Amino acid sequence: MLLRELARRAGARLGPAAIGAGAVAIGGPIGVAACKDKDKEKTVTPSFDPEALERGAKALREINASPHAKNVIELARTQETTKAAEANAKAAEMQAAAAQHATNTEKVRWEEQRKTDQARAQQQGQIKEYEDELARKRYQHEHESTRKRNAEMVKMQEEASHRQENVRRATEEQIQQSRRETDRQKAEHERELIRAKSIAEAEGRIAENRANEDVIRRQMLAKIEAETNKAMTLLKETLRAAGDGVNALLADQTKGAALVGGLTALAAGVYGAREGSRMGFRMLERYLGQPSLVRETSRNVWGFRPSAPTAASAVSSALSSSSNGNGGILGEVVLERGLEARVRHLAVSTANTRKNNAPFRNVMLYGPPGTGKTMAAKRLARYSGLDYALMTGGDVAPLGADAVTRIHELFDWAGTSRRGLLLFIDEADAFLAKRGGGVAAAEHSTGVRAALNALLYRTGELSRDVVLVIATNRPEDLDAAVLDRMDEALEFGLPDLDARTRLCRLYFDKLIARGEDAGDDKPAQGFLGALGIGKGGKRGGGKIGTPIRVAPDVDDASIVTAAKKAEGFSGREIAKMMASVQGAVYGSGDAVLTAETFEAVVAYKVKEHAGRKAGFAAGGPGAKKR
Ligand SMILES: Nc1ncnc2c1ncn2[C@@H]1O[C@H](COP(=O)(O)OP(=O)(O)OP(=O)(O)O)[C@@H](O)[C@H]1O
Repeated sequence: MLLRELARRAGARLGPAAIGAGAVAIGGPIGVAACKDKDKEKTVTPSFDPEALERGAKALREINASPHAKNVIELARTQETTKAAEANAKAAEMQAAAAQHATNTEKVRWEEQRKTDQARAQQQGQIKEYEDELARKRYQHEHESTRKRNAEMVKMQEEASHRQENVRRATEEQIQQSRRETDRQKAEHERELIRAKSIAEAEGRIAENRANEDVIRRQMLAKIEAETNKAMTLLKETLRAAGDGVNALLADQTKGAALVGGLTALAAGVYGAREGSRMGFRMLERYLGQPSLVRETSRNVWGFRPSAPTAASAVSSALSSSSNGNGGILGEVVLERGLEARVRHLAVSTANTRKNNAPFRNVMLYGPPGTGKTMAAKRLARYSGLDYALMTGGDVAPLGADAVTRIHELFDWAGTSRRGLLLFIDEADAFLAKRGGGVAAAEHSTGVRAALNALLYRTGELSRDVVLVIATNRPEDLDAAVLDRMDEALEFGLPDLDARTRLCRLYFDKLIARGEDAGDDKPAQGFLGALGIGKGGKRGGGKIGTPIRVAPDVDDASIVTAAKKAEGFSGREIAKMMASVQGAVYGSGDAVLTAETFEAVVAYKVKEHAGRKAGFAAGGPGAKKR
């Protein structure tokens, strides 16, 4: 082994040839094997070269023969040891480097790991965020779909319930309709029965009244004639007796007594004749004359009625008339279009009812004061060819216990009208108010209650003689039985802008352009009233006065502006506003209407109206009309 090591080192100094030779020399086959190992791939030539071995052996011999062989070996060993120490130091160095390298590698790996972890954490965070986002979107989507589904469900449910409701309504409507139809047929049947009964009764009553009327009239006239004849006979007798008496007196003083007797008989005859005729007229008038409750009527004792149109002409004029002209059903009554049509229709149907001799329908007109209820009722009577009579509910209470008699007297009188009579009761609530408990009942005197009962009794059945038209500002106060007797109810509200404009134009033309007397809206009394002749002496309107000159700056636009400002005014207030304009013009002396005067009066009236309204609102005096 040692030899081999020496050979290797000697070889390194002596060259490969010497080592080879030494190796061959020492090891023989071992050297061959070593050569074989080194050049595994090389093919060992089968030819053996002994020269190298010889040289090796020679070199060994020289070494052995050298006195420094030992030193050489020692040196070699020292070198070997140094090299081993160096190798160890190198190995330690290498190990330290390797440890450093391992540390660095570990550091890098850790850093890499940290970065990787960070990146992974970031990635996971992003993934989480993304997942959150997705989850949120999914949730929103689900929520939206749920909401939509719910909404659809609700819609479907609603539609289903609507369908059910419609079906229910339709069924209900059908039931109601069939019920109404049954009720209508029943009512129709009952009405037919009542109508037949009342027609028979009414005919009997009318015939009796008319027969009585003629008989009584004849009786009265006969009585008057008899009384007059008696008085004339008495007068003649007395005159004859007086003549005889004078003659006898002249011949015979004792016959003075006969003269005194004759004169006394003459006085008695004259007085008797006068009282007899007075009594006859009084009885005649009591039967045929106007009852005390009637304030205004188109009837008169002698049966004369001014220009009452026939039912047929009333109908044709109603259908052809314009509402604003003086003709037609409504004449000067200006109403809202819808109400106008209803009143016109009512007049036509009343006229037809009269023409066909059918029972009349009773009507209630209600609404604020001064909206044309009385005017409309009169026009209704006039154009349906009926007589009319106007009474006021407020006149009943003062009559006390006499009220019942007066009511019966009124209806008896109304029943004698040949044309049929429209009985208009204004301020109906004053005596037709509720009979039940409460303040109204306490206010009701026994007389008024009895009068109400009498009226209910007289109007309990359908009538072909009397149309009852009542007007009130407070329909809610009327007795239920009175309301039950009303077949139609028309509300006369405050005029709208269109009606106000027409009212302003009407009264402007009437009171300013034509300068008519503003007059008074209270009905004319007595005989003149019965003829429809008012205070001014002109039928149906005021007297023509001094015409007013209208300045060019007062035009239709001024009237329209006034109508706009007059919001909340009644027809009466508008008429009075124009009357005030007229008054202001006459007051100025020159009878010229300027825009300034017109606007000032309108502004004043608007302010006055607002003040009055504020007073009503505050519950001040006059808060209620009645
Ligand atoms: N609709 C109207 N068309 C024309 N003039 C009217 C109208 N309403 C009221 N007037 C005027 O007002 C006056 C009063 O009208 P009317 O007597 O008809 O009213 P009303 O409703 O019966 O009032 P009240 O309830 O106070 O008795 C009439 O004379 C007329 O000058």
